[in-house]
Amino acid sequence: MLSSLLNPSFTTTLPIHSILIPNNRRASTVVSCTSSHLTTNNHSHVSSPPNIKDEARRRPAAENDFTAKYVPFNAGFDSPETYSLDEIVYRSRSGGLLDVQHDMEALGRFDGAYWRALFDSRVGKTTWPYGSGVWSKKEWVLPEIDPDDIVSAFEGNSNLFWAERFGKQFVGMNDLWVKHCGISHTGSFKDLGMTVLVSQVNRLRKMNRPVVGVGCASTGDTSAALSAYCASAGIPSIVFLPANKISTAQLIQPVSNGSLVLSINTDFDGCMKLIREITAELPIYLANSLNSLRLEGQKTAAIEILQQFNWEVPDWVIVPGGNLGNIYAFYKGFKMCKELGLVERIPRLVCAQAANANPLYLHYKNGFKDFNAVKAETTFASAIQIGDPVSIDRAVHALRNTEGIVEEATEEELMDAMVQADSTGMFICPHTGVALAALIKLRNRGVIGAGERVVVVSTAHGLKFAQSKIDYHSGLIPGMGRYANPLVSVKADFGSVMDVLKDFLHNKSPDFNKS
Ligand SMILES: Cc1ncc(COP(=O)(O)O)c(C=O)c1O
Ligand SMILES: N[C@@H](CCOP(=O)(O)O)C(=O)O
Repeated sequence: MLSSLLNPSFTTTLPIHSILIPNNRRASTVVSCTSSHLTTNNHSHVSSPPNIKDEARRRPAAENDFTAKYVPFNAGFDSPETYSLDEIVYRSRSGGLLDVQHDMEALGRFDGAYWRALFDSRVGKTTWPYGSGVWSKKEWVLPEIDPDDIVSAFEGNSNLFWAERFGKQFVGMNDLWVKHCGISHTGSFKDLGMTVLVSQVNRLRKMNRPVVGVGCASTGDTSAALSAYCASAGIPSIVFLPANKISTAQLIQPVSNGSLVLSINTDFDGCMKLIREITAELPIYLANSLNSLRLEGQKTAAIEILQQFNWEVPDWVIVPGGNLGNIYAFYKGFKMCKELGLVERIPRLVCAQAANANPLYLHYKNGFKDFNAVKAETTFASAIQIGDPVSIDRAVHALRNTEGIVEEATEEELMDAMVQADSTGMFICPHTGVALAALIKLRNRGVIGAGERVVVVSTAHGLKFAQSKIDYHSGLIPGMGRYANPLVSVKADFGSVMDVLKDFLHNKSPDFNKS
């Protein structure tokens, strides 16, 4: 194929050992070259094999003219207001959101088959940086960044799990899938966006731009991702957390990764307001999804879903929503695939919210007239306890353009759905419980058909939320526990253990003779 010959990025499919290594690189003194400086490491006559970044440096640079820039959200391709991605800017002149706009004409010079084959060729490799599920789509993410500046944990490429038993048993479906974005480096989908944002910060710092540290407000997952990626690149990070509102497992992540952790006596919305004010004053780069760079990484989960279905399009994708960047990121990923000819249509989107923190749901019910923020109440889905989402306009846009739906779940519904899913072999977080509860409701109302293909996006690892599961199964949550599986305490003697086991076996198989 001529186009693939013209685009040198296909050379990434070459196995590492097949790349010619010039003799002068085999000296005992290893010289590594980065875009900003040369470093010399004297490793007493040990000839280090080239690492994956060295290999990337030796690859001929791709000769393409892919570019991206910031434009006001929803601006056309002829927007007079644009910003380079190397500028530090989060809002448009009118105070609105920004979006990263790609040069679709340049990307469109290659057809859908080309992009499908290119992306497929990079899966399952360790080639820098394409071994990452995000950077395997680099041309669509940050086309101009030097691979040397990328900070990646080879995130993405998460499991798309066929929820066979949950589907059959609880919603009468055969084609239900769970995209496990939470089985990831820091245990949530935030890694997908954070690799992009921290890579760009790395680049800005090498360009001597005024970025001393990176900061975010967080309900626990953004902070974990920010701290890990910053620690990996040696960049200072600062996280604003609402005091006593995030899980222990989430809290210990930025502490361990060396962030400055501020525990603030307010809720997430209060922390968000503060970080916006602080980042306007100090050379601290804002890492929340208000910063549209994050969504460039998160959108790759949508592309990955299509790829995992061999570029067949599911009917529905259900995403739990809080600050509402992710629902837009999914829309953007699907839309780019359609516009560039990888697929012919895009799925319908459902945004699922906890009833205790449901500003988007109320807005949807009101026909998207006059948005009102709410005071978000405590919810077991603590990472989406957000009443004033920064990406409200992005979410509405995504839903309007996909015949989208917003559904909500009460505390009991979301916890029951989580526990039911766990009982079929998953171990999901309460936010994924919100999405599954929404699915159950939409199935019960007949909105989603039994034969349709549905993907539920699982956003965090269940281990981050173990305490809520313990409380549920121990009967410690008033009014809840329909599906609890409590511990059985038993005396340490043969007879007592036998009695318990005989009861258990009899209940499982009434033919089993208890005596
Ligand atoms: C685990 C989890 N699920 C869902 C969400 C919602 O994502 P978004 O804020 O992009 O709507 C968040 C964060 O807000 C989260 O941490
Ligand atoms: N759930 C998020 C809330 C902030 O969302 P963001 O995507 O705007 O960073 C978190 O974990 O902090």
